[in-house]
Amino acid sequence: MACNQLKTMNETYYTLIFIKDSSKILLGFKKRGLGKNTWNGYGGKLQENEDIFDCAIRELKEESNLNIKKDKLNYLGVVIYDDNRNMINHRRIVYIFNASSIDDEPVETEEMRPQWFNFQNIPYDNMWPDSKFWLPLVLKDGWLIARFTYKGDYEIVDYVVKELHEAPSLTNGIQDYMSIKSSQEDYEYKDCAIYVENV
Ligand SMILES: Nc1nc2c([nH]c(=O)n2[C@H]2C[C@H](O)[C@@H](COP(=O)(O)OP(=O)(O)OP(=O)(O)O)O2)c(=O)[nH]1
Repeated sequence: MACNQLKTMNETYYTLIFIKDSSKILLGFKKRGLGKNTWNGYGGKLQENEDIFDCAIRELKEESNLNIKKDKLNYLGVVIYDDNRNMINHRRIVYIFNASSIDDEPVETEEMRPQWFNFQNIPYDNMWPDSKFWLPLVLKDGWLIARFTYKGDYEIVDYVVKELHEAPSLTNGIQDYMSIKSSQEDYEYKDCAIYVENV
């Protein structure tokens, strides 16, 4: 399906943050809810009247007890998930961050069990299947825009991942991101970027 043919029925906004240093990344093992029993960064739903930076700070605190200041957050881009299950189109728009310089150690909470992983040892086989396509960009502080269409919980039927030269604008409508094409000059991408449609 071409990306401009997607119909939006229902959109939910999330943040997702990855804490890292030069060789290790912090992941949490999700103990309940969406993505249960898989590793992921820390994050959750944007609340009413909350900006994405405050949401990222709040979710990190709730799920790991780590504190982070706004000026330590690197906004890297957006990953969009379309899910056409049961004929209902649902879109999750996830704002991606990374950050380093964390002084404290994370704690286990009701939602997440923390663990540090070497960059060479990331448990991609036990993460959402899309993670392996774009997490390498997060490890190297790359800016990105990506979109995945899922059929059911685990099957990716269409995706595009692009590395950008700068962070995607937060003020542009999300529809701008939906129309990304390899030929689009606004989002000129680097050689190492991945571009696949209709897989
Ligand atoms: N890597 C990856 N992350 C995803 C996918 N889908 C998806 O929602 N996420 C992220 C976005 C959020 O950070 C997180 C899900 O958030 P959540 O459901 O736990 O949100 P929440 O904490 O507000 O939920 P709750 O309190 O209402 O249970 O997972 C996906 O397909 N791949």
